[in-house]
Amino acid sequence: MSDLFRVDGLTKSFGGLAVSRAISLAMAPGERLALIGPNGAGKTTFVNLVTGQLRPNAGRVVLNGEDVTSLGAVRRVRKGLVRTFQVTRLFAEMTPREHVTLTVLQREGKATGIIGRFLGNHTVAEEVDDLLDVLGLVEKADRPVGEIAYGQQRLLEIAIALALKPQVLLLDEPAAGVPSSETPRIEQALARLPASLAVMMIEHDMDLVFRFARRVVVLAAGAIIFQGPPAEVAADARVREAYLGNYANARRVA
Ligand SMILES: Nc1ncnc2c1ncn2[C@@H]1O[C@H](COP(=O)(O)OP(=O)(O)OP(=O)(O)O)[C@@H](O)[C@H]1O
Repeated sequence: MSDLFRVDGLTKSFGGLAVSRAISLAMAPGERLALIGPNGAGKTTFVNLVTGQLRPNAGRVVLNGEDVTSLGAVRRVRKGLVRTFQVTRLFAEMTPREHVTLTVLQREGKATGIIGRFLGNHTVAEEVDDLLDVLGLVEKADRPVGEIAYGQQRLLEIAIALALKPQVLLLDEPAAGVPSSETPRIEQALARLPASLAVMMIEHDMDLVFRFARRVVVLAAGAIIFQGPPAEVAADARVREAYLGNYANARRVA
């Protein structure tokens, strides 16, 4: 299987603190990968390095065989490397349909000043409907975002990310801050993501991680300490010590 996306020796320090220690990782089209690790392990820093919010001290980011390390975040998005953030960045007064429509128009390079014309544009409207449907947001499509549940706001962020037509999608804690009553909705939506999309999810909810991912990568103190299928990761002594101890014990007792 050829790599869609790869990082080689990605390294970053903040002053004397080494936060990313020569991380190397590859993803194939359609992969479902979870990046886990304790608080401060360097997961968000890794995503920032991959997507161009941060520059590495050393190492490369390669997408479709092209070295994109010197490109800024916006150009990486145009090439298909897209992320969501831990905290939502939505406009409370705007509806989900407006958010997604604006994103599609932006992607297509249409001027927002003539948005009214394009809101009636059949192709754009159909694409927006499809995206809202994949994320289970059809019923709330025309409500102001400030009035919909937080879990649905998180799903809208994923819809916006998908509207950018990613090849690789990085989800930074999609269930963070979401009440447990709403996490099944997130799980259902994640199960409906396009099959060819490579998805990397950072998440602390281990039930969600183990159901979603086919491969789990464990980061501790800026380095990968283990990677493998969920069942093997949960059984690994180093991982239990670094991160999963409480989860594994809780499962044994349950
Ligand atoms: N801009 C920065 N300047 C200095 N230190 C930073 C900066 N960003 C992150 N750090 C430090 O780098 C380390 C890794 O942080 P990071 O946010 O990447 O971890 P994380 O694994 O995503 O943690 P969490 O699960 O809590 O979100 C932490 O010690 C953090 O304090």
